[in-house]
Amino acid sequence: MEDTGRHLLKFKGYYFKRVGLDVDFLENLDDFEIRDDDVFIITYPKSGTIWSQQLLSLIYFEEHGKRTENLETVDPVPFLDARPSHLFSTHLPHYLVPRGLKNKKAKVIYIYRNPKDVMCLYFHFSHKWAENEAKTTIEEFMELFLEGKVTGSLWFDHIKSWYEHRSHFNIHFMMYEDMKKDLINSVLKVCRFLGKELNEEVLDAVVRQATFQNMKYDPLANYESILNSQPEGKRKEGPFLRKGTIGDWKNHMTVEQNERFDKIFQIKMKDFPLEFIWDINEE
Ligand SMILES: Nc1ncnc2c1ncn2[C@@H]1O[C@H](COP(=O)(O)OS(=O)(=O)O)[C@@H](OP(=O)(O)O)[C@H]1O
Repeated sequence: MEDTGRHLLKFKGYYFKRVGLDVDFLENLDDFEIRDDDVFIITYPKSGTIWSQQLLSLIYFEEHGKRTENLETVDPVPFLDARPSHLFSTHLPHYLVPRGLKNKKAKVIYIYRNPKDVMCLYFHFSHKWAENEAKTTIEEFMELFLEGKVTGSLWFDHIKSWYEHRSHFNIHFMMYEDMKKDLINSVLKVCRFLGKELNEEVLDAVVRQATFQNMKYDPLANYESILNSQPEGKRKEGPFLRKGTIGDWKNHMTVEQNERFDKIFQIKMKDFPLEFIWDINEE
């Protein structure tokens, strides 16, 4: 384990947020018991984690009559210690997840989002939430992001390695921008993957409760209890759900930053088959 001396801790090549990190738990993660009906949401941070948690909670809520509570838990390995639930959520790279997840019975839903938006909202988040994070400029933060020196490590490695190892898992890839464009269709695909059938009324209710506007005012979905535990200064910086839009990077990145990002993206993601949506107006 490498101590970076900042707010990050590198464990087996992956950067974790130092605060609250349970290293013993991580050491034993490989042996974490996986059950056939477990469902894992896997994301790089800021890619639609909370939204997909909300969706899964709602989908299962209809079945079990009880909403899962695990939305309120945070790091070190978000939500992974939430037994007796069978719904989990984590940012782990493929090589750190419990080996039982490769039984191909348990299900993995990998959510991804265009990395410019990820980087920009991560920048906002780093100012708002991560207490030990240095107050960087976006220029500085972009460098950290492109070097993978943030919680979650390198975005490029995360998505590429999950995709490259997809045959080891029972996995469904879903794009944040597709969820934005057509949530009903995205939910239907998830249900098909989970082997669930929702009648029209229930599907309607799930989708309605998972809209940005609804979640913004849902204390559980909007991390309100965590927000309320923050110092007042931080609370003033606004709620966890900020904008939830596609293409907000255009409001933050300069032309030069964008060109530099594109150049690196093209090199790193050469031949990567999944497509990205960068801006809703460009379709
Ligand atoms: N319902 C719904 N619709 C659209 N967008 C939504 C929704 N719920 C969450 N979000 C947006 O997801 C962004 C947070 O990403 P994560 O949940 O992955 O963050 S985290 O990694 O768990 O910290 C964050 O994006 P920004 O608002 O753009 O900052 C959330 O607003």
